[in-house]
Amino acid sequence: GTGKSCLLHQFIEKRFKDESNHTIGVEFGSKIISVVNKMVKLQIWDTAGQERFRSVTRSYYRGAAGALLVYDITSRETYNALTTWLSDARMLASQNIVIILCGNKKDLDADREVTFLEASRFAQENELMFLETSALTGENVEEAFVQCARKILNKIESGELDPERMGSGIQYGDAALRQLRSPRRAQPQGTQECGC
Ligand SMILES: Nc1nc2c(ncn2[C@@H]2O[C@H](COP(=O)(O)OP(=O)(O)OP(=O)(O)O)[C@@H](O)[C@H]2O)c(=O)[nH]1
Repeated sequence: GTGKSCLLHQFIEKRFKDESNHTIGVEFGSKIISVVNKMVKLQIWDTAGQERFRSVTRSYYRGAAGALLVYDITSRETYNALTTWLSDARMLASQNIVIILCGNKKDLDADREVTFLEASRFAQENELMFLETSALTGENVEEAFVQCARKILNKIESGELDPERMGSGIQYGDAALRQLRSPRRAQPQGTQECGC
């Protein structure tokens, strides 16, 4: 109930999902965005947060290049559970997985149970990027997904992440993009590479 489905819906549809029920197993969404002059297609798995789906959702970590780890700023319980979710992600996904910590329901500041500072420290200690988001107002929602994609691209460019490795979670839309890792060449203005 931290708002994962609503975040995905806000990112893709640009509006709040009014009636959101608990996710059964896993749902899927995708969107093409432009990141540092490249068109990138994000394929996003929205996993159920309920314990009873744990065994199903755990199988989706493998092969993920990035993840949004979402807690609810009005629920300390969801914040306390982050350690477990994080260790699952680190254990089951690729070592290089990019994780963005999202403190969702930022619009409910009056009911806040977790301070920004506290969560920032947690993020720093665990080498996560951190944002507070609101799937209701849309604040920082696009930023969370774009930051994740940008960090993945950076890792490819620096050689830290090899897209050709099995299970990297990345696929080139165009074979020419295999040169992504070589030093950047000047691009003619107005051209865009496709990373779908
Ligand atoms: N005020 C507020 N409510 C939100 C926000 N995001 C989600 N909600 C509400 O929180 C509840 C749970 O949202 P979901 O998106 O279904 O949560 P989830 O994390 O996908 O839940 P599971 O699938 O069970 O893991 C719903 O009643 C939403 O309307 C937000 O940013 N602000």
